[in-house]
This record gives sequence, structure tokens and C-alpha cells, in this order.
Amino acid sequence: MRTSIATVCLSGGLVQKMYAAAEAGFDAIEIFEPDLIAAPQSPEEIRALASRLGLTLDLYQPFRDAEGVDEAAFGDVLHRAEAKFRLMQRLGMDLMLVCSNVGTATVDDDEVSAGQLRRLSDLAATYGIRLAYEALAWGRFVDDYRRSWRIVELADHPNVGICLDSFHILSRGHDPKQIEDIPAEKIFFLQLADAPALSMDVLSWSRHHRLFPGEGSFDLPAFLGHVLRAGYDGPLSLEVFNDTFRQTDPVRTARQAQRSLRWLADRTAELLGEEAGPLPRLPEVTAPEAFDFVEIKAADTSGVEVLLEQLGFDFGGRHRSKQVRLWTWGSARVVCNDVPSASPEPHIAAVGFDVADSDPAAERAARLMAPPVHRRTYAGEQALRAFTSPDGTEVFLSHAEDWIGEFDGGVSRPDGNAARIDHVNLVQPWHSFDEAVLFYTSVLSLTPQPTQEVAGPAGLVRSQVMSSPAGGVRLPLNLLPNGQQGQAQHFALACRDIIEVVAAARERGLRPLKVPGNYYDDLVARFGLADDLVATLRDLDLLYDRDADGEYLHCYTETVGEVFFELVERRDRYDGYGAGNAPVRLVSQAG
Ligand SMILES: O=C(O)c1ccc(O)c(O)c1
Ligand SMILES: [Mg+2]
Repeated sequence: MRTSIATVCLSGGLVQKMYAAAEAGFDAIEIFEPDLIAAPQSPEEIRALASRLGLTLDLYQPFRDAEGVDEAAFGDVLHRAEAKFRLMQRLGMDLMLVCSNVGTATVDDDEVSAGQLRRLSDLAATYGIRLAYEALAWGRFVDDYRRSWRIVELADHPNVGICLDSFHILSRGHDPKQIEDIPAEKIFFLQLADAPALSMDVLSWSRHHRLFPGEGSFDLPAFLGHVLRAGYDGPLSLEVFNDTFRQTDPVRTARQAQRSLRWLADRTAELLGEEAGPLPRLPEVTAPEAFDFVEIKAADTSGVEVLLEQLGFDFGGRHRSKQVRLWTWGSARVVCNDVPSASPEPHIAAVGFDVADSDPAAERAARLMAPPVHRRTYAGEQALRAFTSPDGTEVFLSHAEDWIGEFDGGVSRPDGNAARIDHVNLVQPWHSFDEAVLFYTSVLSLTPQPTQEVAGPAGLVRSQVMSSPAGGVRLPLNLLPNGQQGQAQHFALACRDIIEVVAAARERGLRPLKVPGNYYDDLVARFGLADDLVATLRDLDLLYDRDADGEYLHCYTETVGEVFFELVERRDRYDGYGAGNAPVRLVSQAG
């Protein structure tokens, strides 16, 4: 599998982009013309650098407004093209992308467009250059790959084929299955991009919001499956126009891009089975169905430990060699760590996921270029496998049975209300939110749920949950408004009877986050709950939600440093997070 990336995906100057692409292991790049024009290096220097870096220059793009024009205008097109063919010769390149006319087309006639592409191909052939014709989703007349293919077929020239771009096809809802009817030798190039589901004009969607495969909501494995079934064996090239990636570290973006292709190849191979050919597979990992532990770090974790005890956790002992203490409540395990770290404030530093088999899971993470975490272990201690996620939280692949004996704690008291970790909510920096979605999708096989937005007093909070098929692991990723980062990560503990748990916790001194009276008046109006239930909710500062699947009762603790806790009780098959209550929480927390 040859991998390629368009320079438009990365920030920086052309040379910087090339170093980043090479560093991330790409075989090739597409040169996006504005990058070359702005570069201080000559085409010969760029060519030599590519060769030194082991990159091939696979596509020069884009050449615009070539076809569907009147004869006078077409003379100018040939003139403009010839200058580009000369430039491509200096670069040592032989494939140019011609995108469907968006600006100057006046003739809506396939025969005319085909004739012009044929003449352009004749000229290209004299320079040893081939043309890949791409239907842009907003093309003036040609905005559908089936039409661009018909025109290429009519042009009937060995130097013209088509370029397929997943964005233009999937954003318009065009059926990609008919790609299989195109002869492989006529698919000259393949560009891949994902995108979030948005309802907006396709041009703005394409120029600002494209994502790497696995980060959005297009079905890229199915799409690539059709292209490979057609027999395409050229490079898989990423072409992602994205406002965030244009301003973040190109080396990191390029690695993220390479990770996305490795994930995509694996998913497509899975889908195609025998037909997949030489697509590289990743070691298989079944999504974890339980959290193993959460680690909280702080210069002083005592405030957190007081809260844990009030909630109902038992002290699970000190670690044999490390300065960490364990707290347990049912299958919920929290490790408190006083070792100095990035922030002195209490924060979630690590999350352990109970994966069925940690060796292949770790091998898979390594193949996906997840940075490994090294922690000192002593003789007789379990060397746990861990990787750093994009936001810096360490992700452990672990089983409590393997490490719990390293703590000197006693047995927890029996508790009919024993909790388990229901979800862990991690705040994401704005520049790595999409990368985090791909990280958890690819490394842990979690599935992204639809994005939600919640209004808080300081701005909108964007939230996307990554979850396992049976809902045992739920990982809401939150993007906070500007200036609110570094605040308010939390994890939720699910119990059987929250009313009993909160009443007991209050006896131990817990003060849940205060909920305003207006909220309970509204609950009565919305759900018509019985008076005594509303009185209990009000008394205990419990929040409530209900949908067709069941009910959700929950409450929050106050925030200590950067963390707070949530208690939840899911009734029946309720699968949400009380999103409607989030504005109330956010205002209370802003206090
Ligand atoms: O947005 C554009 O103009 C544009 C240019 C070249 C492409 O390959 C493409 O998909 C979009
Ligand atoms: Mg394209």
C-alpha cells in the first residue's frame, strides 16, 4: 500500500510539509500549487529534496477551469496548461489533477468537454504527462463522478483518466458502488477525506471541515472497498482541507494522517476479506467493555481522597514501591498519585481500559504510532502497557487482577450498591479533538457517537462520546469554550440506587453541586413526576432525565482542582448522559 498526502493538509512552508510527510512514513505527496508558488526553492530544488527524503511527487494540483468553455477561452487554457506542463517537467512529475470547471464553463455538453480534454491530453502527452479529471461537488456542470467518467470515456485518450475524491462523492450522497464499473487503468488517482455530518453548502464544508478517515461520519472503508474492487492499485492519498490542521504542528498532523490510513486499510481489509489483496492488517483488538482504573495525579491528592471516601470508596492500600494509593468501590478503582507532574492541581492523568488481551492491543497501538509511556517497574511488578493519547492522558491496557496485589490494602466492605465506572469525561484541547476521535477509534476500537453541543455560561461545549458496543466503556470527549481549558474533567460512577447512595454520602459529609429550584419546577412541567419523587430529587440535588429507553438520575460533586465526580443511576435501557441537564451543571459550576 503506497501512502500519499496532499501538501494542503499540513501547515508551514512546502519544505516543512515535505519533512513532516517523510517523517510520518508517507511514500508520496500531492503538490498543492499555491504551496509551490510560495516556496523560495526552485522546482529543481524541491525535486531533489523529495528524492533525498524518499518521497515521490505523485500529483500536481489543481488545474482549474479547463473544459466546457468556448473556443476562444480554450486557447487560453492550452496556453496556461503548457506552462504548467513545463513546470511539472522541472519537478519530474507526470500526473496533473484537472478539476471540473467551476468558474468559466459556458457549454453544458459532454461531447464538447470530452473534445477539449482530448486536446489537452494530446498536449500533455507531448510532455509525458497524464491528466486526472476530478468532478468537484460544486462544479458548474460536472459535479458527479459518473459524469466525469462519461466525459473521460468519451475523450478516449490514454493520457486522461479520472481522479476519485471521496469527499465530492460522499458529501453529495452519490452512490460509490458504480466506481466498480470503471476500468482500473482509467482511475488515475484516489483522494481520501472524511467529514463531519453538517448541513451547509458543499464548498464551505469541503474547504474548512474535511477530516482524516475515521474522524468524521463518512463510511470510508466501504468507499475504499469499491475503489479496490474496481482494481485500483495506485496510492491512497489524503486530501484534507481543514482550518485546524492548517495551524497546528505539521509533524503531528502528518502522523495523525498516517494513522488514519493504517486504520482505514485495516477496516477495508476486514470488509473485503479475501478480495482485499495486499492491504496491511493491524493486530485485532476487541473494544474494551470495562474501565480498569482511573488515575488522579496532584501535588496533594488529599482533597480528592476525602471526596472518594464520602462517595463510598474504601481505601485499597499503598503501592509496594510507588507513591500511589488505591481506592475501590465495587469494580471502580481510583489510583491517587502524589508524584509531581505537569499540573499540581488534581487531574485525571491516566485511564486503564480492560482489554481482553493486552499484547496484541499494545502491538496495534504501536503500529498506529501511539507514543508509548514508560513507567519504572520493579521485580515482581506487572509492566503495564500504556500509550499517551492526544490530550496527554495516559491510556493503559490492563487488568486489575494483574496489578492489584501490588497494593497492601484489605478487602472492601460488602456493598449492595457497589459502583462501577460508567463514563470518563476528558476535556480536549481545541487542536487535538479530531485526533482524539481517531485515536480512540483506531487504537481501542471504540465507536464515535454523534456530536452534541451544550450551551454553558461561558460558551458552547462540544461533546462527542466514544463508546464500546455494549456500553461498558463510555468516553465523552469535551471541547470547552476558549479560556476554559484545563478545567472540569470528571468521571461518573454508576450505582444501583442513587437515592440511597447520595443520602449515605451526605451523612459522611458530601455536598453535591447545588441545583437551583427553577430546575425542579421545570421537571414537574416536563415529565409530570410524582410530588414525593420531585421532593426527594430537590432535597438531594439530583438531576433527572427520561427518554423512550429509560430514566437517568445523577448528581455531581464539587470540583477539586480540575476534577469532579458524578454519580449516576441508569434505569432500564437509558443510554444517554442527561445532556439536557448540562447547562444547569455548567452554570452551577461557574458559581
Ligand atoms: O477546493 C478545491 O478547489 C479543490 C481543489 C482540488 C481538489 O482536489 C479538491 O478536492 C478541491
Ligand atoms: Mg480532491
